[in-house]
Amino acid sequence: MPGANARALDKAKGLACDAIIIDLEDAVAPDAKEEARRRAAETVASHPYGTREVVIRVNGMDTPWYHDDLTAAVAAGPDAIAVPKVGSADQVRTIAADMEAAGAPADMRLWAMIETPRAVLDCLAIAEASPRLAALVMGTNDLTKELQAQHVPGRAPVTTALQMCLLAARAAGKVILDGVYNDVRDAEGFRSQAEEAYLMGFDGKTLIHPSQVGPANEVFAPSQDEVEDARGVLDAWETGDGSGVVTYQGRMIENLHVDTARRILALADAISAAETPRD
Ligand SMILES: CC(C)(COP(=O)(O)OP(=O)(O)OC[C@H]1O[C@@H](n2cnc3c(N)ncnc32)[C@H](O)[C@@H]1OP(=O)(O)O)[C@@H](O)C(=O)NCCC(=O)NCCSC(=O)C[C@H](O)C(=O)O
Ligand SMILES: [Mg+2]
Repeated sequence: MPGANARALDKAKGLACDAIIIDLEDAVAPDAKEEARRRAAETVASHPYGTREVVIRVNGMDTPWYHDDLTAAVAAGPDAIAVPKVGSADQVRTIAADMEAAGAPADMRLWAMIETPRAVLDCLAIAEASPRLAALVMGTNDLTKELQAQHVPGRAPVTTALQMCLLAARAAGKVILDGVYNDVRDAEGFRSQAEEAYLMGFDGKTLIHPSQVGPANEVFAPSQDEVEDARGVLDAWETGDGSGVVTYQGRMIENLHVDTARRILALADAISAAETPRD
């Protein structure tokens, strides 16, 4: 949400999202930058979002606001700082050093937005550049603009880029979040794009409006059927003959399927833990 939007900052206290990203970049007009920075820092420092992860998106490294944003953001103590338009591994190392110099504790993470052709092509190096870097976030609006492409259902113009970044994130063991869906009144289009991202393997989707939170949770959380299937797979494996392969409901189950079942059950457990009242 825009750092300058007091109503949205307040409303976010009641949203069932996993993370809150307070934006100082493109959602804030140049003459509101300083006010947004002050408001974001004050809000974060007062810890109003309970167990949700709190992230401040600063302005890009090539802007006059970057250093003051980063200093104020680090001092406010969010879980992570998101930096837009990260273009190279060297830039990631510079940002990590800037965070260090601003006094960031070791567990304050860095989220890098991937939203230029150069960043997509260098995504693995970016993902591996610093232990502070925890997540990649696709900036599909900027990427579409830079490619001189169009926003179309199914996102064919950016699918290669999305998949390259997913490969990089998985190879580097980092979280990766899909970009935003701009039409906040198009519930069907949103759901379809969220499902597409889920099927590709994204860990989640960045959102711009409260109406997108519920549908995103439904798409990315394991369904009851998936949870029951995962339990069945695990049970078949544990009661099997230890030969390395069993069948469950006619399907071949090997070690790798058991890993997937465990991941689904861990995710379901984490979601039910998060659903027990958030403050
Ligand atoms: C897109 C919006 C400008 C729409 O705003 P609006 O028309 O005011 O929405 P509603 O009237 O439907 O709002 C209903 C209520 O919900 C609150 N609200 C709206 N948005 C948010 C939000 N993001 N977080 C929390 N609460 C929100 C309103 O205050 C209303 O509350 P109430 O008064 O109680 O009724 C607007 O949604 C918006 O500004 N969204 C966020 C924009 C933003 O943050 N952009 C930056 C991220 S996008 C990005 O990163 C792109 C990337 O860089 C790329 O390249 O792709
Ligand atoms: Mg962008």
